[in-house]
Amino acid sequence: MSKTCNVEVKDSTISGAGRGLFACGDFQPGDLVLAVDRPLFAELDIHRLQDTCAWCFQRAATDPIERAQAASMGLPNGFIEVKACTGCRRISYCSKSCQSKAWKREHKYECKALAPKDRPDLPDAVRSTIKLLGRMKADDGKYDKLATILSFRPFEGGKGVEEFGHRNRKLLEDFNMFGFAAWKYAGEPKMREADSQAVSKAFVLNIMCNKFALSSPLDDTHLGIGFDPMICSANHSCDPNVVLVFNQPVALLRATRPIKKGEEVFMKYIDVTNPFSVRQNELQDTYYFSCQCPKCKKGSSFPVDTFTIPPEELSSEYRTLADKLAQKHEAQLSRFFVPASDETAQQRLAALQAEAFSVSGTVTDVKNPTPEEIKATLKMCIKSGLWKWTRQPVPQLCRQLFSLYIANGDPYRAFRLGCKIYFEITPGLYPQAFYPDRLIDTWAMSTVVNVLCGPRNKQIYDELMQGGVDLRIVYFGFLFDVHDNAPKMFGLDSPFGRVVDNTYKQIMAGVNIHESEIRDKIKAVWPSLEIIARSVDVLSL
Ligand SMILES: C[S@@+](CC[C@H](N)C(=O)[O-])C[C@H]1O[C@@H](n2cnc3c(N)ncnc32)[C@H](O)[C@@H]1O
Repeated sequence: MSKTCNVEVKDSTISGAGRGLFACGDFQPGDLVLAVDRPLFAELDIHRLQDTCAWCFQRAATDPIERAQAASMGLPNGFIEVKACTGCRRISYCSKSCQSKAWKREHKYECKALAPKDRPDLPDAVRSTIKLLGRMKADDGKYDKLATILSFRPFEGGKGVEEFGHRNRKLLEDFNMFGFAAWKYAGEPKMREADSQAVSKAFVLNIMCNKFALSSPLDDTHLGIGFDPMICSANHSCDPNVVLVFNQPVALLRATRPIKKGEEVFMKYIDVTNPFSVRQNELQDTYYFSCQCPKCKKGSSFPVDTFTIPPEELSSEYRTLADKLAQKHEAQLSRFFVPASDETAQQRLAALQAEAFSVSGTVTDVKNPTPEEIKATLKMCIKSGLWKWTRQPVPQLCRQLFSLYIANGDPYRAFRLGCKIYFEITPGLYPQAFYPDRLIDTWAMSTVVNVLCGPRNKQIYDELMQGGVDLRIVYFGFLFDVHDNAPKMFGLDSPFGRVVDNTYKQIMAGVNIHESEIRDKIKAVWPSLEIIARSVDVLSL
């Protein structure tokens, strides 16, 4: 049993899940449950190698338009420059200081392996394993902190490999191949106390099964994967009580609900706003286990699973469509199973869900859908009468559409859709105003409104003003919302918090009325904004 002041590791309350993380004290929502200065390892996605510092994980906008936009808004990615290591030309850093820290700790073990020009970019699990082997060899192959990776499931000190292979033969062969490649690239290191090739294979297996996702809150970008023995001791629950925050490079677990001393601490490995069958399949596909959390034990009887009307009431138009889609998604139907009164109804629901989730990206049929494709899918969900706005994948589709409007330079559409998301969708999914997804969306809304306050959008600004909505006050509303709530999640000393705090300070330095007066004005304008949100017709935006 290992112990730090706030949490301890012992047998999980989920039968068959091995160890878990437990609270050693009471926590309130927003409390820090666990913090690590940097995960044991953190590895960038192949797509992020050229634009993100591999040590501090700050991303630089490399596209000139994105860079100019970011700089004009004072965002760090408009100013950060990353340069590739002159040795391998693959891994980038934003400063000499980051580069030298990375070199000492890990890059010296991979630089040569990555350097050959004709070598393709290596996958994240292979790169991290090369470095882990190097770090371990430097430590004379001792089973120290790095080797704790091997105590995790499914490897579990070697006990679990056979069982894993039994369930996933082909997958284990693939992981072993990656492990072998990493061992070769690492120069077949000799270790006094360990068979380094076997260790390499075990590292890959446990990295693939236990990694957590790293993302940047400022631009809502997926950065890569990480592993840390304390954080990864937390099991998954579809009704979690903490959330993982990556403050580049600090990693935190924050309570999202009250947690009592002795209670098990559960994080989420995947999006838990999805229905039961989607969650189960995603965990199986990406983490290779079947979720046994208390919520999943109760099956598909939660609001995230329910539809607005019973499937028997589906109109003939949507029955015909569902029957057509059942053919298109035949191979995927079982992933979208929802209980219904009869088999035909069940199949139709599964087919409509398969179509909707394929566009939202859960099934990768449609890559980078256009606004028109997203709207057509939203129309199917809403007009069929089955979905409400808070039932997935409708929220996810709305978020995708919102990002596309921003990327396509259409701030007015983004504003109206963003209002709907802010008032009608996200609070239903995440009740806490400080929840990361809400802060990220609200921050995006503040930047959208800031753009709308500019001279190029004067007509829109004037029209809204005539309707009683002063966009400058709305801007303060979103900015204050993020600034008030960021300390409970990211903290104002995080990369995200610093940008929010600097923006807040700069803006407040330029106004000559008292903050309380601005807050009164926000209170007065907010109901009108909510009316706008409730009248937005997303389908005809
Ligand atoms: C990051 S580790 C968590 C620590 C792990 N329990 C251990 O003892 O090594 C993830 C593994 O824990 C188990 N696990 C986590 N959450 C689970 C859940 N909700 N249901 C069943 N098993 C779970 C699975 O074996 C999974 O591969």
